[in-house]
Amino acid sequence: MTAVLLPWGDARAEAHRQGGRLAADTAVRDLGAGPVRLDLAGALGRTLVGDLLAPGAVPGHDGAAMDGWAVAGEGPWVLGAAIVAGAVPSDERLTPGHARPITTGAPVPPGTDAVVRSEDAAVDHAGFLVRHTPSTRRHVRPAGEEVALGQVLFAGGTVLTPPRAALAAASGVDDVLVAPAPTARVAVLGDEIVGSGVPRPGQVRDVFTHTLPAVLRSFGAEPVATERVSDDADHTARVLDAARERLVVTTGGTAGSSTDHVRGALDRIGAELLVDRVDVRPGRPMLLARRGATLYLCLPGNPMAAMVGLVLLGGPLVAGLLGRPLEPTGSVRLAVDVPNDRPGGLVLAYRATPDGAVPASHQTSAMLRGLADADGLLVVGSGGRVAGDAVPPVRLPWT
Ligand SMILES: Nc1nc2c(c(=O)[nH]1)N[C@H]1C(S)=C(S)[C@@H](COP(=O)(O)OP(=O)(O)OC[C@H]3O[C@@H](n4cnc5c(N)ncnc54)[C@H](O)[C@@H]3O)O[C@H]1N2
Ligand code: MOO
Repeated sequence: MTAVLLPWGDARAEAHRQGGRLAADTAVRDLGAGPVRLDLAGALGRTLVGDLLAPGAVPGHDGAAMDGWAVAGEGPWVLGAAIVAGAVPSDERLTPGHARPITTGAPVPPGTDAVVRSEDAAVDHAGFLVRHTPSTRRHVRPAGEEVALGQVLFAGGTVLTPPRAALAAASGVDDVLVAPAPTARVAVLGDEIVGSGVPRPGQVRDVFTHTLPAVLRSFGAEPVATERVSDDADHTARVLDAARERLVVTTGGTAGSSTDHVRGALDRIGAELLVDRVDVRPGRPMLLARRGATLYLCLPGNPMAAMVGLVLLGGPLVAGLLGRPLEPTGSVRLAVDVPNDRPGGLVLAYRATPDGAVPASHQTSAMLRGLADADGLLVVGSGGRVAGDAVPPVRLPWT
């Protein structure tokens, strides 16, 4: 069923849901687009499929947290042989009144009450270890303190960031199962669009071909092709029909003029319209459709409107395709009054200041300057909001 003029929050959730639905479809898995196993380095930035369990405890042994001496009982202590990091843990018990030099990370012998730091004790002239600075700390890291054997390290849907990959390695993980990067195609529509140089009057320089694939990549998709499409109904339908990617993003041609062919083309190829416009400005005419194993996100041609649409729906859609959760929006405080006397949400690029969010200048649907220096997007509901009000921000993927 087509959802018409969805509120922006619902539209985000719907895009995320549709991404997840497509990824879970067996028809998609049959295309060979199932999960892949990669080593930790290759899996950085990818999304885990299924929970990742700890194959080993972290730390794996009771170890010294400081360089110094493992001691048992009270000093002065009789000194034994040194233990260095990498030593195989020994069963030999440390008995009260005895100490062994030890380095950070090395396994403490059974019977150890504490590790005395090297700066807190010294060996006296008779060869005994004597503490000169009192301390109540044990300086021993117990086995499994951070991670227990078999514990869920990370739930499925988690992005493998460098610290997560580092923790996985600490636990003994070598490779992980990750979601395939959904393939994406970008189709830039419009006869007036030129690909290079300063456009002559009447023409418009293309702002999407060199930017949208990178944004899609930052969401976790794999852009495989970008093409230009003329304002022609047949050409538009042919391009949409031939696409075999998980996601097709189009720009332009979403409105109702004689040169706007996206709706007609979606209809002609038998795509199901899922979202028919979103109740925000800019970006209102955007569409979401599906045919088979392909989702179509059709963005308006106006530069800021398209970027807003890509951030609002494209990010959640790709997150859904990857099995990631929908990113929460949070809240940001307005530093100034922001009127909105029209129905629907007003999306604004803003600068973060110590006093709160301030809408950027130069931001109409057709402009880019406001967005170019923005710290994020925020949405002001119909009726407007006043300084001090909290409004939902949406993160920009490139900040
Ligand atoms: N009668 C109405 N007209 C319009 C409505 C409406 O409701 N009724 N909606 C307006 C809104 S809102 C938007 S947004 C635009 C959406 O238009 P389209 O998606 O059909 O986009 P185009 O007409 O193809 O282009 C609009 C504008 O953007 C420029 N453009 C397009 N592609 C690029 C590109 N690759 N690089 C740079 N600039 C691009 C294009 O030249 C136009 O100036 O419709 C309103 N009209
Ligand atoms: O949706 Mo349009 O972007 O308001 O100009």
